[in-house]
Amino acid sequence: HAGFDAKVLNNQPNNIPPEYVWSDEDKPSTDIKELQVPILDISSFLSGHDNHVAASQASRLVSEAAKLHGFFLVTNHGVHEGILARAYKCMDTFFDLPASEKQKAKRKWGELSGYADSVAGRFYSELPWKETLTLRFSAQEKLESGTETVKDYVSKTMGDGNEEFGAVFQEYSEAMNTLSLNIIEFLGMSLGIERRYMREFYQDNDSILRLNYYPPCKQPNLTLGTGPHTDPTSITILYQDHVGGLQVFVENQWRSIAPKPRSFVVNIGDTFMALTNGIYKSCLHRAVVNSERERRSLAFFLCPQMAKVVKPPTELLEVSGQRRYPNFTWSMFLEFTQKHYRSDKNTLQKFSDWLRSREVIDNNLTDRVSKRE
Ligand SMILES: C=C1C[C@]23C[C@@]1(O)CC[C@H]2[C@]1(C)CCC[C@@](C)(C(=O)O)[C@H]1[C@@H]3C(=O)O
Ligand SMILES: O=C(O)CCC(=O)C(=O)O
Ligand SMILES: [Fe+2]
Repeated sequence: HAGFDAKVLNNQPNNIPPEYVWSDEDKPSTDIKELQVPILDISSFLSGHDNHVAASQASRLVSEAAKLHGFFLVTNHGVHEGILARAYKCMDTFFDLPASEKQKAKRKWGELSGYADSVAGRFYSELPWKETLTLRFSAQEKLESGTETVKDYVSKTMGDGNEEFGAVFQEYSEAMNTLSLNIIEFLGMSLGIERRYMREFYQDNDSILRLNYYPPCKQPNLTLGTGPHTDPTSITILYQDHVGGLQVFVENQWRSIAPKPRSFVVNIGDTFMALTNGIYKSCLHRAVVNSERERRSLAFFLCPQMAKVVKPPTELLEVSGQRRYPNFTWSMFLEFTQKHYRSDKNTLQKFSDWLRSREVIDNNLTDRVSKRE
């Protein structure tokens, strides 16, 4: 296929291709209100300098938001502006490359890493108006052997002349790793569990950095940059540029989250919702596009080690009642999103059903085998 080239599509005389047109229910609405989300000044909290009232006030506000829609902002995060500026510069250089160059890093079916245009060959209708580059970051490999998975992947798939690109996104991922472990520690404390529990659960994480590039679209009200979904991952740290476009579905209506320079948007994902037995919510969100300006966002998805079993700690079971989700490993859930199901608003429920159906099949198989013996 010719691949997705928004410049070509925007210059066609008539409408954008039908496969990019979303259902009337999902089309963006023009009258949309902003959602005010709490702002967490994470450094003063972690350094313990501020008094406990401020910390508990921040903790209460964030905890309320996490129980309602799972979105909040983080400021004073310790990520230097320089690395953000270099990341955006490298992102723009990459997405400005000719399609033939970008296709060198093309994502393989069933895998997550690599370049994907919206015609990623996975879906054939309601396509997102975006191009993405996804890079795997392993904190465990960095900790245990100093391996720089982002840098190595870039030099392996994008070849020479991309040293700066690999170095920038290796450094950016490491900054995101540090910040996400600080945030997850804060969330653990706001849930009243032992302070180190969450940091230790995610210390050896196997996470995902995704670069989202949304070209302008001449009919922005017919399509979406990223469709309605909950993130299957644990927590997402998103930097959105000044253009804006992120929307969250709260109390039955779409609300916008306005860009705030030098702050990150953080949201809870499905895996962390399961880990907290549903106390903190993973919520529906999407990204809209516009006809004038390109929009770029950087999303870091914190994920546990592949084989680690996701089940709530006992302290949380006491306060949240019976189990809401079966035990699962992140690798199974990730495989589900990459090979069996397009993440949308029901991913975790569909995954739970799929798991149970597999258990039934496995049990039948073992029964039949044991009967034969
Ligand atoms: C584990 C993941 C799958 C998606 C990337 C992510 O790292 C977290 C968000 C997921 C996604 C963005 C949700 C909307 C649908 C999707 C297909 C997309 O628009 O890219 C999802 C990603 C995926 O590649 O499956
Ligand atoms: O680009 C955005 O604002 C949101 C992207 C997103 O939700 C995602 O990549 O999971
Ligand atoms: Fe998302």
